Amino acid sequence: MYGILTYKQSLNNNKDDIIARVIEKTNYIYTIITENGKCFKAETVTNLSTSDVFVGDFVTYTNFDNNYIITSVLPRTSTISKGTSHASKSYHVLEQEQILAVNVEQVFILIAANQRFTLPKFERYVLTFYQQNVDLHILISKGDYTNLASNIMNKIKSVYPDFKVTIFSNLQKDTLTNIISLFNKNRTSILLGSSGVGKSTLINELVNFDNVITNDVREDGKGKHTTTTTKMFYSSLTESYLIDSPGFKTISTTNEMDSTVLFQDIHDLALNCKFKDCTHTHEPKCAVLNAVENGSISEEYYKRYRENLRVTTGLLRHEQRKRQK
Ligand SMILES: Nc1nc2c(ncn2[C@@H]2O[C@H](COP(=O)(O)OP(=O)(O)OP(=O)(O)O)[C@@H](O)[C@H]2O)c(=O)[nH]1
Ligand SMILES: [Zn+2]
Repeated sequence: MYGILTYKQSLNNNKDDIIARVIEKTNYIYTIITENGKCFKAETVTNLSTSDVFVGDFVTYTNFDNNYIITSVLPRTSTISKGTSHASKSYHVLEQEQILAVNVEQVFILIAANQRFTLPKFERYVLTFYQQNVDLHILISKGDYTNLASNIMNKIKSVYPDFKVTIFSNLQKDTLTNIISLFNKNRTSILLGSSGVGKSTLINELVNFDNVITNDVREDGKGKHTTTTTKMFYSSLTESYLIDSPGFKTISTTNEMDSTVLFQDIHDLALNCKFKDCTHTHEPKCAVLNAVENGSISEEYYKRYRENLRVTTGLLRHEQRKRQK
């Protein structure tokens, strides 16, 4: 049930704990599912802060007078997060890391065929969510825009031929079979992407029961459904657990990123830089700058590398602020 058994087996001790999994979080109330598949609303014990428990967490709990209380959070295998900006009183933009979900084995980044696609934005997504122990897939959604979808596919493949990229459309049911086969059985995955790329619609297709996201709930009064909470579902089609998440407008991270996933050429070259901590921006005998100069890597590629590192580390905002002063 919801990976609880597998998780329990991976623990060395504590085998007798009563473990549940958090499948939804709304402010201070959690929905937990127990080993035998029962769902309960739960709160946390007072010494556990709400910023300590997330969707996907395995937790211990007690039942007291029919009130369910989460007593502790068990070790996580992965944490999926992104940066979020808060304007503080002094109008400084504070960059904080916001955890979207935990104990996730597969990440699916959705890019809609009919939205403007740029490689730098794509790279920012990948840099934000790539981690070594998580299986990353790119899904080009709204594949019914056939030409637009294959243009995006070509752009990605021209620079990153090894990336796992799949086109699908929620309107073309036959394309969904390709999607279903990507999910690993009994594993947990999260769907990520900008608002409106079709995450909830896809989950509705994969989770064949009636109580999923009902799209006629019009939360914003504009006739458009928007996911506002992160929520986990079981799909009997994929035989796995799927997490729907609110779409985002911007994307950044304050985490240390592993940029080797994208800019392998630059990392290879960097081995030959004179200085070990070379930033490849101004240093003498920089192998990367040399390669740009003699044309063995393109200026555009190098620019994207620099731009991405700046954006993802919040450096860009810092520079913008400095310029505004
Ligand atoms: N053309 C086309 N439209 C789609 C497809 N999938 C979803 N849509 C439409 O796109 C809109 C947004 O879909 P959602 O599934 O709500 O998108 P979302 O990614 O969950 O959006 P947020 O909840 O805001 O994050 C809806 O009007 C859907 O009907 C598709 O494959 N093709
Ligand atoms: Zn260098």
